[in-house]
Amino acid sequence: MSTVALKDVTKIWPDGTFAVDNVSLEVQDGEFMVLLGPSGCGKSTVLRMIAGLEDPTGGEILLNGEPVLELPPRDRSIAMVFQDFALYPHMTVAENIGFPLKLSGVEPAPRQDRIGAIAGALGIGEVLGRRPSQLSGGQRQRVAMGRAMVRRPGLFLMDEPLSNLDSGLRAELRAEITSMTRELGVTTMYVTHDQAEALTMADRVAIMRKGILQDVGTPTEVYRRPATLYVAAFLGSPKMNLLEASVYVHLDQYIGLNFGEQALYLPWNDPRTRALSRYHGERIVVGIRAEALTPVTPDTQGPVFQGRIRYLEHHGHESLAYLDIGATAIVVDEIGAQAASPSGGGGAFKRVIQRLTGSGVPDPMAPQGQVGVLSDPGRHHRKPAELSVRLAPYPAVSSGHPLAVSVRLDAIHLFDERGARIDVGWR
Ligand SMILES: Nc1ncnc2c1ncn2[C@@H]1O[C@H](COP(=O)(O)OP(=O)(O)OP(=O)(O)O)[C@@H](O)[C@H]1O
Repeated sequence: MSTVALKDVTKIWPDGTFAVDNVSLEVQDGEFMVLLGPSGCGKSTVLRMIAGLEDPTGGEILLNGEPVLELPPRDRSIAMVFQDFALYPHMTVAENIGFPLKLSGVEPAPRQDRIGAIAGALGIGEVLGRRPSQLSGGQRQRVAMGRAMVRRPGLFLMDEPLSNLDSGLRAELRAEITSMTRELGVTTMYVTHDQAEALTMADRVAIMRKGILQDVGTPTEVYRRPATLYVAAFLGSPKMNLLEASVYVHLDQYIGLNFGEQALYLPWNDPRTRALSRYHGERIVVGIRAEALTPVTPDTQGPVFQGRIRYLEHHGHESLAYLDIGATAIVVDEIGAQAASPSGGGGAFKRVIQRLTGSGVPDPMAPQGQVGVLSDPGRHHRKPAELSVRLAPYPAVSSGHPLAVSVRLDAIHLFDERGARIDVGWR
C-alpha cells in the first residue's frame, strides 16, 4: 500500500530558478502516474524530492498520509530507476539483482527465489549468469528495474528509464513495465518527455510546464479535454489546430465564433454557451483536432470551413492536408523544445522571485482558482493558419485544390487569451 501526496510543493534553486512551482498532486495506491513535460519543466526535481534526494523549498510531501520530509531516503520504501542506470560490472545479473537483498541480510535461498521470480517477470531468466557487458541495452535496463523492484518497494520512481534505448525496444519495454507494475500492484511515478509513452502507459498523466502543473487526468481526459492551451498544443499528432476567433453573442439564438473570413455558430442549447457568453466582443482561441474535421462537398450546410489546400503530407496509412481558411493560428512557443536556458542548464526557467520578496506585483494575467495556469502568456505568436485535416492515403486532391471540411462542434476546445480552458466544468 502506498499513496503519494504533494501539497503546494515548491523548489527554488539557490540561483533563483523556480524548478517546481506550487505543485499539488495525489497519486493513489497502485496507480501508474506519468509526469510529462518538456526538458527542464521540473519533472525530475519532483521525483527527487519524493525520493528524498532534494529538499523542497516549500510545501509538504506525504507518503501513505504521513509527512516524510524529515525521513532520510532509505526509510521511505522507495525504489528509483534512472535513464543512465549503473549496474555493477563485475557482478552477474543474478548478483546485481540480488545485491539489495544481500545488503539487507536476506538468506541465500529466499534471495535466489526472489531473484528468479523477478527475472522471470522481466524476461531475463535466461541471462542470470551473464555480466552486464554481455547484455543488450534493453536487458541491462531490465536488470536495473529488477534490482530496484526486488526489495518490493512501496513506491517505484522511474526517471526516463527508456530514453537510452532504440524505438523498437522502448515500445516493447513500455508494455512490460506497465504490466509488471500492475501485476505487482506497486504505485509508480514515471517521468518522460515523450507523449506517446505517457499516453500509452499512464493511468493518469500530470503535465508540467516550467515548474507549473498544467493538467492532471487520464490519458483520454487530458487529450479530449485539455485544461490549458499549452496541454492542447503539447498533446497529439498532428498538433491541434489553434485558431484565433472573436466571440459574438446573439442572445437566446447562438454564439458566433468569427475566424476572419469564416465563422462557426454554437447553438444556444450548447452546454458551453454560458461560459462563452462572458467573452462577447473578445478574442479567444479555438482548438480543433484534425479528427474533428471531415471533408465534405462544398455545398454542405452547417458548421463547415471552406479552404484551399496549401500542401499535402503522405504518411502511408493516411494523408494530411493543410488548408488555408483565411484564419489566424496561435502558436504556443517552446512546445516540446529544449527550452533555452540563460544559465545553460537543462532548460532553466528563471523568474524574479516577486512573490517571495513581496516586492513585486502579482502577475495580472494569471488565471485564478483553477488548474491550468499558463505561466507566461506572452509566449504565443500568431501566423496564418494552416488547418490540418486527415485524408485517406493518396487522396484525389492536390495542392491548390479547394476543400470543404465540416467541423464537429462538440469536439472543439475553447481557451481564453491567457490559455485557460473556458468550458472548465464540461470535462
Ligand atoms: N542542482 C541544480 N541547481 C540549479 N538548477 C537546477 C539543478 N537541477 C536542476 N536545475 C534546474 O531546475 C529546472 C528543472 O530541472 P529538472 O531536471 O527537474 O527538469 P526535467 O523536466 O526533469 O528535465 P529533463 O527532462 O531535461 O531531465 C531546470 O531549469 C534545471 O536547469
